[in-house]
Amino acid sequence: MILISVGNTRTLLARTRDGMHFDSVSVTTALPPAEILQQPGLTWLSAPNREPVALGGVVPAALVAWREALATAEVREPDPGFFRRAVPHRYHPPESLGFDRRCCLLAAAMDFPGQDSIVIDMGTAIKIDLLAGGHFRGGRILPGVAMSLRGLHEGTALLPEVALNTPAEMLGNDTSSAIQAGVIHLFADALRGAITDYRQYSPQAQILITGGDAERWQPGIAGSLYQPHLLLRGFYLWIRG
Ligand SMILES: Nc1ncnc2c1ncn2[C@@H]1O[C@H](COP(=O)(O)OP(=O)(O)OP(=O)(O)O)[C@@H](O)[C@H]1O
Ligand SMILES: CC(C)(CO)[C@@H](O)C(=O)NCCC(=O)O
Ligand SMILES: [K+]
Repeated sequence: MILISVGNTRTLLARTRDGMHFDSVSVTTALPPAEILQQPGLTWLSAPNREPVALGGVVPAALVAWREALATAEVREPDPGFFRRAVPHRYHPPESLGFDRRCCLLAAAMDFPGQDSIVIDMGTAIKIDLLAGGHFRGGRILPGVAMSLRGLHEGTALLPEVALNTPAEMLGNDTSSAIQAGVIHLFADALRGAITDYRQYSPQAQILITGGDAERWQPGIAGSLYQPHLLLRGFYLWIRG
């Protein structure tokens, strides 16, 4: 199966035979799908005897463009009814719950039955969702790391764009260190705070962490499990039905 997952920053193009191992490449979502399909190295996407292509994402306009570009392929899109049965929830309105959040919740629910999970997805935006007793109980959406750094730079005259170097100092004594200290502690504190709060509801919840910024933050979150393919795994399970 081929899976295309459209995120706000990057689009994941992946292939799996067994639903456990994923070969994936990511391209920038801003590129038109027709152009992406022509890139050397992605010929498996437009090979003649094609596998089914699973398509999902959180950028409606890009999904429209992908449907056009894949007009001759066998495209499968996720069924909301399956999600609702697999992961009951009272999000309102139900269809507004993001595709990426659903995929991660499905993977947590189906791969760890009977186990509560705090699912942290550090993408363009950060999502901290709670799955408890097999139900999605709600979550938090925060600005992502890159977005926050860019926001400080773009919203001010004097703040430069900085790259993060963990661990941060407690007190910055130059502009760049002060931004680093602020942003690193911002997210470290937000994650720690959500985990503390959610564990009052579910003391045994495990912590699954995924997304473009997860690898950097995982070591700072005691006991967390880095799951690089959580979204793809959930997407696969969803399409398989
Ligand atoms: N090669 C890369 N390109 C862009 N961002 C990257 C890259 N590597 C790591 N990142 C980090 O990953 C984050 C984006 O995460 P991810 O790739 O999971 O986004 P996404 O899937 O587009 O987001 P979302 O799921 O929120 O739509 C950014 O905050 C950035 O710091
Ligand atoms: C929160 C994001 C942007 C994270 O990628 C995505 O899941 C999304 O667009 N969700 C729709 C809104 C919601 O989940 O409530
Ligand atoms: K938006």
